[in-house]
Order: sequence, then C-alpha cells, then structure tokens
Amino acid sequence: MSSKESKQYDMIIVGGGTAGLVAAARLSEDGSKNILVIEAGEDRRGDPRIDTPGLLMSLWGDVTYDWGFWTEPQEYLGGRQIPQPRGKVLGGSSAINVTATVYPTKRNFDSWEALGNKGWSFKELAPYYRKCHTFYPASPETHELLSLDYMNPDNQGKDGPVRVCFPSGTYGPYQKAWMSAFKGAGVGNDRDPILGGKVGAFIPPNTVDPSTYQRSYAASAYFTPDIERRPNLSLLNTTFVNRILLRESDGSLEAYGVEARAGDGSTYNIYAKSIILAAGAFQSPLILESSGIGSKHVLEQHSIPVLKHLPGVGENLQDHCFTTVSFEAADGQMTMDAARDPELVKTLLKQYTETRTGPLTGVPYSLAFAPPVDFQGRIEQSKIESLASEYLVSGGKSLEAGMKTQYDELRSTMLDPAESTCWYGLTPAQVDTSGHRTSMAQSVSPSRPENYVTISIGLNHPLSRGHVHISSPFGTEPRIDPKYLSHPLDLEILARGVQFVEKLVSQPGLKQLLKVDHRVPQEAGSLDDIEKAKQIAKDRLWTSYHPSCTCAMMPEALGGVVNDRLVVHGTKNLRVIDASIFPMIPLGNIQTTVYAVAERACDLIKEDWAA
Ligand SMILES: Cc1cc2nc3c(=O)[nH]c(=O)nc-3n(C[C@H](O)[C@H](O)[C@H](O)COP(=O)(O)OP(=O)(O)OC[C@H]3O[C@@H](n4cnc5c(N)ncnc54)[C@H](O)[C@@H]3O)c2cc1C
Repeated sequence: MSSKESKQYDMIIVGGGTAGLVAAARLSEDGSKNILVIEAGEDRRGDPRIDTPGLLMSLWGDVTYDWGFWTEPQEYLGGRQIPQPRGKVLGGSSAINVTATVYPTKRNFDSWEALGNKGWSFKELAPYYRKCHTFYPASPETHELLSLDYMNPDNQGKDGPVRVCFPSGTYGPYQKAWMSAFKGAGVGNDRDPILGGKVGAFIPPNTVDPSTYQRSYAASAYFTPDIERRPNLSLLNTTFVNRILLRESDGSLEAYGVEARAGDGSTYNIYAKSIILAAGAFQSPLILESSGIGSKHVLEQHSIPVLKHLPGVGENLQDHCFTTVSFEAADGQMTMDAARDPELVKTLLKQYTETRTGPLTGVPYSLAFAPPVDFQGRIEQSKIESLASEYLVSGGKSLEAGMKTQYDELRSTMLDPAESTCWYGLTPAQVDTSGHRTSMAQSVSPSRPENYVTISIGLNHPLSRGHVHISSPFGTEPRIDPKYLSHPLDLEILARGVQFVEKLVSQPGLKQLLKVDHRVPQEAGSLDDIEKAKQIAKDRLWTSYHPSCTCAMMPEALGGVVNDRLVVHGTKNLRVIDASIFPMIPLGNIQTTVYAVAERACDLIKEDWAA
C-alpha cells in the first residue's frame, strides 16, 4: 500500500481548475483540515504561453493545454461539429480563456431562486463577485479612449486574488468606435456592469496582473507559493479520477474516496471524509456517471451498476452560442491579422518580454448586451410579445416541471425592456466560424490576405438544451450534444440580432474604420433579409466556450443534481461546485460567476464543518 493509499484526507477536490483551486485555497485556510487536489493536467505555472495574454490563441487545440473536445454532429446546423476547448492544466479553463471579466444581471439570480434555490439571490452573490478579484483602474488616457465613466472603482473588488485591469497597450480606434456605435444605434445605459443590469457597449477588463502584465488565473491567483506551502494542502497532478468510491449509509450514499489513474495507467484508491467535484461542465457529470450516479438508461448502456438513478446528470447543457460577420478593415487600419507576419510577432514578443508593453499585454475584446433588435434597431414591445407567444407558450403541456419554470423565467427576461437577449463582441481580427469541422486553430488563422474586424452575435439566454454523457466508463471522451438552435426561438432571436449589425456598421465612427461592403460571408451583404440572416446564424454558429448547467442546482423533482448547499441528491458528502451547477446560464462570459459560486460554496462548506 503506497502512502497515497494509506492516508485519509478530510476533503478531496477533483479537478484543479477554476473552481477547484478556489476551494483548495479557501478550505485549506482551516489548518485542521487536510485537503488534496487531484488534477488530470500538468502544473504549468510560469509557462510563458499561458502567462502572456496575447498568446492565448496558440493554446487552443494543443493537447498539452486543451482537452480538445468536439460536439456530436449538430442536427440543427446541417451536421456541423463544433470544437469544445477545455483547459487541461492546473488552473483549468482559466489558463486558456480570453480573460474577459463580465458580470451577470440581478434577474439571472432571481431565476436561480425561482428554481428552488434559497440563498442564491443577486444580493447574496454580489459580495463574492468582489471577493474573488482586485480591480486596477485604467490609466487616464485609456479611461478616456474607452469611455469608462460608467465604471466606478468603488464598486469593484479591492483585495481578491484575481487581478483585473485594462492593459493600455492593446486598445485603439475600434474599441472607441464600438462604444459610440451602440449609443448611436440607441442601445445602452450608463450602469456599471458589476451592479447587474448592463445594457449597451462596454469594454470588459482583462484578468491580467498589471504589475507583470501576465495572465491572472486560478493557478497564479489561488495557488500562490504561500498557499501551496500550507502543510495541510497537497496537489496530485497528471492524475485522472476514474470514479468516486461510494457506499450505502443510513439510506443514502456516502463518498469515502476516489479511484485515481496515474499517468502510467495504474489505478489506486485515495480515501477522504468528503469529496468535491470541480472537473467542469463536461467532466463532473461524467465522473458521476462512472460512479453509478445518473440516468438508469445511460448507466445501463455501459453496464455500470446504478447506485442512484438521477436523470438530471449531464442534462440541461447550456452554452451561449454565437455567429460571426467579418468586415475588411479600412485602408491603413491595423488589426490582429498583422500577426500573420512572423517577423512582427518576433518584434512584439521582444517588446513584451523586455518592457511588458504592447499588444501582447492583453486581449482587446469589446462587448455589448442588447435587448431584442433587428436591422432597424430595438424591436417594438408588441412584436417581442408576439414572438414570445408564438414560440414560448407559458405552461407548455409536454414540459417537465423544471423546464416549465425555466421557460417562464426566460419569457419574463425576454419581455423585460431592461434585460438583454443578445450579446455582441468585436474582435479586431478575422474569425472564420464556418465549415463542417473547423478547428479552433483554423478559426483564428488569418487565411485571407486582407485585415479584418469580426463582429460576433450571440445568445445571452438560450432556450435550447443539450446534454453530455459518457462514451465509456472512466473515459476521457464525453459525448457532447449541445443541440444548438434546437429551440426555434433561438434562431429567430439570433437572426434578428445578426440583422442589427447593419445598423451598427452604419454608425459614423465604425463606418469609417471598415469597408462596410467587403463582408464575410458574402450573404451578409443584405442583412435586412431575415432568411439570409438565419442561414448565416446556422452556417457560422460557434461556441462561446461557456458550457454549463449539467449538474444543475435544483430540487430533484425539477431534474436537479445538487441541492442548494451543492450536495448531490441522494448523497451525504459529495458536492459539485463548478460551472455545471448553474441551473440556468447567466448572461455574458461566465468565469466571474464560476469564481463567485466556488467562493460561496466554500463558505457553505465551512458552515457545514462548524455545525
Ligand atoms: C477558450 C475559452 C475561452 C474562454 N473565455 C472566457 C472569457 O474570456 N471570459 C470568461 O468569463 N469566461 C471565459 N471562458 C469560460 C471560463 O473560462 C470557464 O467557464 C471556467 O473557467 C470553467 O471553470 P470550471 O471550474 O467549471 O472548469 P475548469 O476550469 O475547466 O476546470 C476543470 C478542471 O478539472 C480537470 N479535470 C477534468 N476531469 C478530470 C478528472 N477526471 N480527473 C482530474 N481532473 C479532471 C481539468 O483538467 C480542469 O483543470 C472561456 C473558456 C474557454 C475554454
């Protein structure tokens, strides 16, 4: 018996990713608790490809960093398959993400509460959005360029682990024009995004440390050398957890350890008093299924003994899918496509390494949230109501109870003029999201000789629901089927959102920076035609990299997997704390919500320890 097998931990955290490392740091603050983190990927802290914000695209699809999953052929996208990158290193997906820092709205959490979750209101979560980060205001010049008056430093986090800033070297005229385009198109308010309720354009700060201009992510922020040195905290990396060890105890299941698989393929058990799953939205449900918790139907297909029939495991998969329209940049305008020149890349790398300045210090991503819009601007309320009545019949007969509540919530959100249905992003580069099986690397390679700017149009509150299940017990290949656009209203909203791009690029600031008639795809030449807009939506649909909701926090009767203390139904001491526990996906980019949920989960666990 090895020392690993003989030792019993108080807690094993499965997955040293975004949520898992929050738990490692916060729970090991109690020196009386022995904590073990098990991570399948390597510890690559200090790796310049992760640390240099501007090199992020080089990580995608590289198996050293990325699990590199794919969806099943998508029925509503003509059989297209979409890549699903996921971080496979210490720090998980926070190590390979785009670093955008975005906050959801109050209503998102009203919906979580409506789904039977006490203690998860916006008011209760708000402190955790601040606890996880420290905000560094922009320089006066950047503040002016990006029109950042809507952000008040007093509202932001003051001493949290993740560093958040606006790297000055990355911004230019496109970001400025983006801010004014939404104002000109009549969409926007002056709210600070962190207060919930942002509509219109904003520039999300980057999770970048302004003292080094390196990525600030779960591994650098929550697994610092000081935390790592704690005698009660251990890390086992390059180790894959096959399953949770479970036994019957007083009529429910008790977790008492995990079966781990080392890099050489050997397996062994590690024991603990309780277990946290933080393996992400695709892999936490897989581990539950491999352990005998899931839908009877799925488990029996793989001859896995059913310990707990919990049909919600792996279901309810949600993602903010998006589509793209690119415009050639006006003559003389530089975009990230210039990086096709290896000599320029060398120069920028030298600049970054020697002076920590220039475009590689951050990611110049601009965002916006918009209510239902089309090529003319905001859609009249009566038309939104008739769309909702046509496609979202309240109390639909065949809906299960959980889905009925979700659709009722989505309907109220859609009809609320202060909420948004679509998000928009501007990337100063060509992005090709078309094709039958286009890889991440292909999607961002500047294959056209001209310079482009890409506008992304995505769904903030998708109605389509997919699933993820095992393809074999203990396997590393999830069967991912997001069922993008399977709900017809998703296509109706997205296509109208595509049409709004016409209105945006006709705004003077943006118009002068683009060749508005040189578009990819060519069909985007007439966005007032709804059928063409629908085709663009389907042909170029992509993932926002926000899969979530596959171990939803909801009562079991509503199809939930964990309760509002994040304990798996039917178990005593097995919790899930990552993006899979969201019952409904909040709007915008979700890493801040993953950090906030994990922070709150740790406070709940500490309360349970104290009880
Ligand atoms: C390419 C990309 C870009 C993104 N951009 C943004 C952005 O700009 N802004 C934003 O807000 N969000 C962004 N996101 C989303 C955000 O980063 C993720 O939603 C979030 O990091 C997920 O956190 P998690 O803890 O749920 O999972 P992860 O961080 O993925 O952690 C899961 C961990 O578990 C490990 N693991 C899995 N299975 C096992 C097993 N069986 N045994 C042991 N370990 C295991 C994995 O290796 C991983 O380290 C992006 C994501 C990606 C992939």
